[in-house]
Amino acid sequence: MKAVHFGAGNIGRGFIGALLVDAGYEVTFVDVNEKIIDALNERNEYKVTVAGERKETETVTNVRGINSKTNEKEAIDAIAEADIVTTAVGPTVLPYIAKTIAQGLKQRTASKPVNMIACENAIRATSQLKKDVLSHLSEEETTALLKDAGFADAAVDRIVPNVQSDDILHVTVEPFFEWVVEKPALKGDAVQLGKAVLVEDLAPYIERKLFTVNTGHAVAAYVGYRKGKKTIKEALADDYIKHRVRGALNETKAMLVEEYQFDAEAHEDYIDKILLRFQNPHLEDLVERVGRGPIRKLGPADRLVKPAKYLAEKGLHPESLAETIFDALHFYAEGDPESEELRALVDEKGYVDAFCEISKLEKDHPLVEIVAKE
Ligand SMILES: NC(=O)c1ccc[n+]([C@@H]2O[C@H](COP(=O)([O-])OP(=O)(O)OC[C@H]3O[C@@H](n4cnc5c(N)ncnc54)[C@H](O)[C@@H]3O)[C@@H](O)[C@H]2O)c1
Ligand SMILES: O=P(O)(O)OC[C@@H](O)[C@@H](O)[C@H](O)[C@H](O)CO
Repeated sequence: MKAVHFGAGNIGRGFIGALLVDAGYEVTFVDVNEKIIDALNERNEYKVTVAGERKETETVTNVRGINSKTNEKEAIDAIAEADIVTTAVGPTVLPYIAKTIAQGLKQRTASKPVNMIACENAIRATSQLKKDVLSHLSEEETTALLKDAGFADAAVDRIVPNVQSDDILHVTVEPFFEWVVEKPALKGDAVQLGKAVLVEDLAPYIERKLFTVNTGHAVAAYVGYRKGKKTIKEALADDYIKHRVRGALNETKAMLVEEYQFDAEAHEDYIDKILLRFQNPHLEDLVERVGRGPIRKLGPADRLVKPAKYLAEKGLHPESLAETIFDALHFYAEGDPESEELRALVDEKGYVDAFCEISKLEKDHPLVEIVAKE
């Protein structure tokens, strides 16, 4: 079986690529990072260290790479032969890889199923990718393709930090992992997804993950940044920041329990486990990594604004989320284009108008009023 995975970064190598190899695929990574692709092709394997009580290092074999910047044709050919195409490039990059995927799918000759799964931290990222891919195809091409091409939404959870290592391919991951894939959208009876969990409806899973793991992470990163913390672990060691994370997660819990009828006690356990994961003593996860992309993270459907907006529209006061939104408006990470953009926007318009522009909320929206008080 052949898999093509876009994005040979942290989660690509540390989770999805490794899981697909384990499930029996030959994995071709497509990336624009020349050094990573060259290293993959020199060695056809890489190491993943699982940072738990005991550090264990596994070797992932049966991998190769294609540089789509210099060799798009090879990427298109690989997609034409693939059984599965996955991505972990960041949600904002999906529109840029869609044309390559569309060309590869168009070039398919074998009548076997192919499935696309975007493994990004966003609500229904694969559906977004599907729209982007189909925008490059005619109506007839779309009809023909959708007969045996599935686009399944997914939620992906594993903390994979940036780790300094002499080996460019080596990744360090936390022991926990969860890949949840929406089954009805998959094409073919025997899609091999190894340790993935297949569900009928992804909505509760992706929202629970994004609005707990990623909301909690964002609070730790944005408050941590303002308090001069370097890592997430360091941020959580500060009682005030821990209290802020809990406060925000109590707010998102209110939304999740109401929307999806989650059992409140079970959700508390879920939160507790996540807080332990954030405090993993064996991981150095930088506040800069977790906070990067503040404009995406302040977007209308993302981890802070969506739950805060939901609660504010019900006449509630999501103070913890609103405080974090204000903290996020201060975030800056060297080399992160969205940090530069945010800084320029805040300088030009001030905090409130910058927030309205990013979150797409009107100035008289109740959430904007709560944030403005900050
Ligand atoms: N790291 C984590 O803990 C984690 C966990 C769950 C989900 N995610 C999600 O996975 C996605 C990737 O995150 P990451 O941490 O692996 O980031 P990363 O920066 O480590 O990796 C992204 C990779 O995508 C590549 N890329 C960028 N543009 C590309 C293009 N046009 N074509 C091909 N490749 C391109 C980059 O070169 C990089 O290697 C994000 O959506 C993130 O939210 C990350
Ligand atoms: O990947 P982002 O930028 O959307 O969010 C940063 C972190 O919260 C994220 O990467 C987590 O580590 C991950 O989602 C855990 O599953």
